[in-house]
Amino acid sequence: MSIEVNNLVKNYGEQKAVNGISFKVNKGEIVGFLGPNGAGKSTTMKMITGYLQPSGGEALVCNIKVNDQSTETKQKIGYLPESNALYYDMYVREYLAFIAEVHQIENQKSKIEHVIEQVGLTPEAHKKIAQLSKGYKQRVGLAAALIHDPEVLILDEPTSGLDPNQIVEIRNVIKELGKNKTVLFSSHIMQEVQALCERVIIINKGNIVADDQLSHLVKNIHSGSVTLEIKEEIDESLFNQIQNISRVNRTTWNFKTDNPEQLKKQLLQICVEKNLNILSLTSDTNNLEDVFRSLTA
Ligand SMILES: Nc1ncnc2c1ncn2[C@@H]1O[C@H](COP(=O)(O)OP(=O)(O)OP(=O)(O)O)[C@@H](O)[C@H]1O
Repeated sequence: MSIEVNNLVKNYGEQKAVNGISFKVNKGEIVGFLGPNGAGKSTTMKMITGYLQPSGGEALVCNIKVNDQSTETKQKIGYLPESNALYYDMYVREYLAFIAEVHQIENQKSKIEHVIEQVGLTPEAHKKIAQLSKGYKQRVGLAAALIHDPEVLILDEPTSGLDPNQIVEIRNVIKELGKNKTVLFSSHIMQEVQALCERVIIINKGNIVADDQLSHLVKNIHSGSVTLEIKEEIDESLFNQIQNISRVNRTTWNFKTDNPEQLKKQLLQICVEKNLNILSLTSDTNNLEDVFRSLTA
């Protein structure tokens, strides 16, 4: 198991920022860690990377307990914190050499060139960090997280604050990295998770509210409801083949369904067969944001 979190708790004074959460990430998975602002994403990631001591529970990386043997787990983890703190006065290669030295890496020169290439930093690699755009600063952060060739990458909102082009490019870099590494990345954008991974863990107010394959959540996305308004007052038994019906008023009916379009056809057929006058027949389909909102409201 690449990442294992067991009943992890973090209290800041009276506030429970992380409320006893558990999840696992398998080797080679890219998993999105999703939640609204203040949900506890960064706090959880800091505990997994050993930068913050849990108030309870434990985190394991590559089957090693993080809080007991932080140095050992730090070799296994590449971490891009939310506030990607860089030394702005340093040149890109100078900074990466400094990070490589911290990790006591051998063959530093070739490793630095390799990560520069890996994150698409080559055209800007001759500059001082202060001169780089936000997207390229983020690439420096990614390169620094990668230089010791960790098995696990923990990326805290890696595309936050970037323009749409840079977002797509950084996502592509992450996708590429995910081919050889386990990646846990945080975001508060459902579409971001959809673009990058198959599995999503959603956290809200310190609790996990979903841990599922995206395809299962997407199934819910296509569900929704159909509303039928007819002139005549009829009995519910007319719809006896259909489930999840609620009567809105005397002549209006609402149906929850996995397939609104199919149900509309079925209702149309019933109404035609029974000579009923349809005043309106409308459907609402949930979208990704609805699913996220329903889980985190
Ligand atoms: N050092 C701290 N001291 C006190 N409270 C903190 C501290 N760090 C975080 N918190 C609180 O813990 C809760 C979780 O914060 P955290 O930063 O983990 O959320 P997040 O999901 O990463 O949010 P965002 O998407 O805004 O970055 C928040 O209510 C936050 O105010």
